[in-house]
Amino acid sequence: MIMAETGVATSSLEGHRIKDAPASMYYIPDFISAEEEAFILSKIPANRWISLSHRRLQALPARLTASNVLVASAGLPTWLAKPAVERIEALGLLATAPHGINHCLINEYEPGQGIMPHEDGAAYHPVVATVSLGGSIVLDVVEKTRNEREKDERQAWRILQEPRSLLITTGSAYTDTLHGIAEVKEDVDLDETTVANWMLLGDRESITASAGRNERTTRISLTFRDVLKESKVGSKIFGKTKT
Ligand SMILES: O=C(O)CCC(=O)C(=O)O
Ligand SMILES: [Fe+2]
Repeated sequence: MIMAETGVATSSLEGHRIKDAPASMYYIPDFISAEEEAFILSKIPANRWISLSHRRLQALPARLTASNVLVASAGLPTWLAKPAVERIEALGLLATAPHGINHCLINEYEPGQGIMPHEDGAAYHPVVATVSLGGSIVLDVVEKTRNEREKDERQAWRILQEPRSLLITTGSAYTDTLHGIAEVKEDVDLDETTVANWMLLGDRESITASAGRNERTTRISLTFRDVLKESKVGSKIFGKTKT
C-alpha cells in the first residue's frame, strides 16, 4: 500500500470521492501543510506573471505552443516536485499517464476575479490535479450541452476548494463537463445541500459560522497535468553539452 506523507493511502482514495459530482472527482482537504503552503508561495517567481484582464497566471516549466506542445529543457522545479507532485503521483491516479505530471499552471485570483466556464481539452492526459493556496473559492462544474434547448436542464455542481486542498478531476468529469469560477467577492449559500463536497471539507464549521458565506481573499491555484505532446530540447544552444 502506498502511503503519502499526509496519510492518504491509495486504497482510501475512494473515501475522498465526491459522490454528488460526475464520475470522477476527488477532494482531499489538508493535502499539504501550512508550512508547505507557505514554502510554495515563497517560491513562485515574482517576475513570470502574465496578466490577463481578469486574473494573472504563469506556467512551469513553460507555456504551451499554439499547437499545445510543451517545449522545455528542464522539468518542473523541485519546489513543485516535492512535496506536491510526488504526493499526487503516489495516489496512483496518473499511473497510465504517458509522462506523469510534466506541467503546472499557476493562476492567481483576487476577490472578484474568476475564470469563464471551459474545458481543459485534448492537450492533456485526462487527469487534472489542483492544489489550492491562500483563500477558499467555489468551482462551478456544469454538464456540457449538445444544443441550446438543453441549456436550462443541465446539471451543475459547486465544489468548495479550501486552501491546502487537492481536487482531482478525471473520467467523464473531465470530458463531459465545463468548469469555471464566478467573478464575485463572496461565495454565498454554502451548505450541505449546495456544496457537492460538503462532507469532505476540512472546515465546515467556519462556513456554517459565517452563515454559509465565503469572503474571497487572494487564491493561487496550482493545476498539475500531463501535457501529451512534449518536446525536450537539449541545452546545447546555451553552450552546454547536455544531450
Ligand atoms: O484555478 C482553478 O482551480 C481552475 C483553473 C483552471 O481551470 C485551468 O487552469 O484550466
Ligand atoms: Fe481548467
